[in-house]
Amino acid sequence: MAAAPQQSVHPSLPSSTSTLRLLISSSPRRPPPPPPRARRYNRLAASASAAREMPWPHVLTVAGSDSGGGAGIQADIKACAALGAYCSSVVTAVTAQNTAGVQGIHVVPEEFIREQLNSVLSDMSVDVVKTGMLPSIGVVRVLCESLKKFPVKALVVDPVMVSTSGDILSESSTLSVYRDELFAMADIVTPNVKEASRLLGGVSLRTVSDMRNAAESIYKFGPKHVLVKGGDMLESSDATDVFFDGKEFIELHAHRIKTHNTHGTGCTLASCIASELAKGATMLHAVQVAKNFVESALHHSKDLVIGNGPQGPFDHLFKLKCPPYNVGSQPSFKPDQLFLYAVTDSGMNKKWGRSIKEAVQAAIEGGATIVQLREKDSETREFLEAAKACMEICKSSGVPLLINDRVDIALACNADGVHVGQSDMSAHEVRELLGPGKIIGVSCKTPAQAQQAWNDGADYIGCGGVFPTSTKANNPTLGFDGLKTVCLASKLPVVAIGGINASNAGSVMELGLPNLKGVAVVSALFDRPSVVAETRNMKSILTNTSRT
Ligand SMILES: Nc1ncnc2c1ncn2[C@@H]1O[C@H](COP(=O)(O)OP(=O)(O)O)[C@@H](O)[C@H]1O
Ligand SMILES: Cc1ncc(COP(=O)(O)O)c(N)n1
Ligand SMILES: [Mg+2]
Repeated sequence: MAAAPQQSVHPSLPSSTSTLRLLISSSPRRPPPPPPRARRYNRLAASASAAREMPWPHVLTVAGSDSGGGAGIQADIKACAALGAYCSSVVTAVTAQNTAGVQGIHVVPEEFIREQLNSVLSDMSVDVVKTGMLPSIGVVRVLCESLKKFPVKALVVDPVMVSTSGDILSESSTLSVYRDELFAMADIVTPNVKEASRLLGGVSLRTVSDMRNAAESIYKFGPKHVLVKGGDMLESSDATDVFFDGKEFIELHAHRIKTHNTHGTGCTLASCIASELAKGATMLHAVQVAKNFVESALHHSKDLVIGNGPQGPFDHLFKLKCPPYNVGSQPSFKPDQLFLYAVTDSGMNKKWGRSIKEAVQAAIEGGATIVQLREKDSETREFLEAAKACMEICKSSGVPLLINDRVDIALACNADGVHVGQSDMSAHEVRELLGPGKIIGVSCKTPAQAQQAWNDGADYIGCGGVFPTSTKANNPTLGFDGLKTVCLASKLPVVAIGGINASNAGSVMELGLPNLKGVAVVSALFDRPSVVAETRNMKSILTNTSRT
């Protein structure tokens, strides 16, 4: 356990700050002329800005330094940089810290924290202030005063109190000023479960329902939003956070990444929220982007090793290492998107003289909620071009686009996911390649296959053929009984497939299986003269069945 925070100055620094000021003020006032290269860049920049103003979202972090580089100011700067925001910093404390824990803390004198705040806020246009380690009551008060003097668009308060390693980062006396003064100014407060418990006088938080109650109680201290983070609920297989805006509770789920590299997740999450708010996002969207970012960063860093302690840092700039297509930032998969799943077929498109793009366009116009390109005999280059064109259509209408089997095509066109069969690459391997932000579906005929799909990290399963079908050779028909058996055994949402058309789709949905979210259709949409009309008809059948 680290010593209680102490205020001190390193002995090698000049004994009084006035000596240091003297040193600074005796240096030449006039800046040296810029070197020729810099001048050239300035000219270019000046002519560019005349044509187009480039806003740079600006986050000011008021937090402690982590010598190990994983949390605190260092995490904040990296997180903001990764999301394209500028990050200025007011250092409240310097910690001697590594992957084993916190070995020492020097608190920066309050007056000097005030001076740093003044320097930044009086000169630069800060959009959002994000707070981390505020070691004492005095520091919290200095911050509140500066914020009243220099108001900003939003305030994100991460009430850092104890590090994950168990070291005290803020005196317990700060609890009262947090609650009574800072929270009322905050747009969002982001305690982890331990911090939420301390803020509420030690209540125990074990379940998501406890987290909801805690969010509601903390909301009463005055922030506009509360996010209670569940990263430390280690027994849960999901990393679930609870968001509360005063009216509604929203549970945010992520896969719990199996890794020791979680040092700095809280600092990073709050800085990502601040960056998105600085860009103009709504609070819920900012929180969703931030959560996806942490999940992706942990996924990409799960096997990295740095230091010998139990809690390593992770790579905020993982995107620099992976090709742009490997990075998922879209909100995660929603099972209801399986409702009307259109699966294209190259043979049928040829027969009716349509391009893949025209077929997809028509299915979306008719109301398809997700599209899969199943092009078994297209040339790779031609298929990729078509897939890119389809991606544009799907993106603009908010409909996810999946690619059947071809992970390479999905990566190259940044598709939303991949659907694999039992003889294709395993969902586990596909997940390794695509990362956590993408959708993965697996065709399953048996409970064992459905279980394997869950183990492999798939998002949904396709189950069939429910009826006899001509689009797949040697495909045994499962019938309603087979579909029921698989649905009941599956932990994942299911879409039914195989011979489904306008006359039998209703009966499939009427089975009333809770995780059967929709039907996947090939011939009944695409082996017809009008794809739009058939899709529209199918949509109204499904909508009417699910209403009854
Ligand atoms: N192993 C993990 N896998 C996925 N997300 C995680 C994991 N650990 C933490 N998170 C997420 O990181 C964010 C920070 O949460 P948490 O670690 O609880 O905060 P703190 O770092 O303040 O203790 C939350 O969104 C949480 O759900
Ligand atoms: C300077 C500083 N600020 C914040 C944290 C909390 O980070 P975490 O809870 O992820 O260990 C930390 N360890 N050090
Ligand atoms: Mg953490």
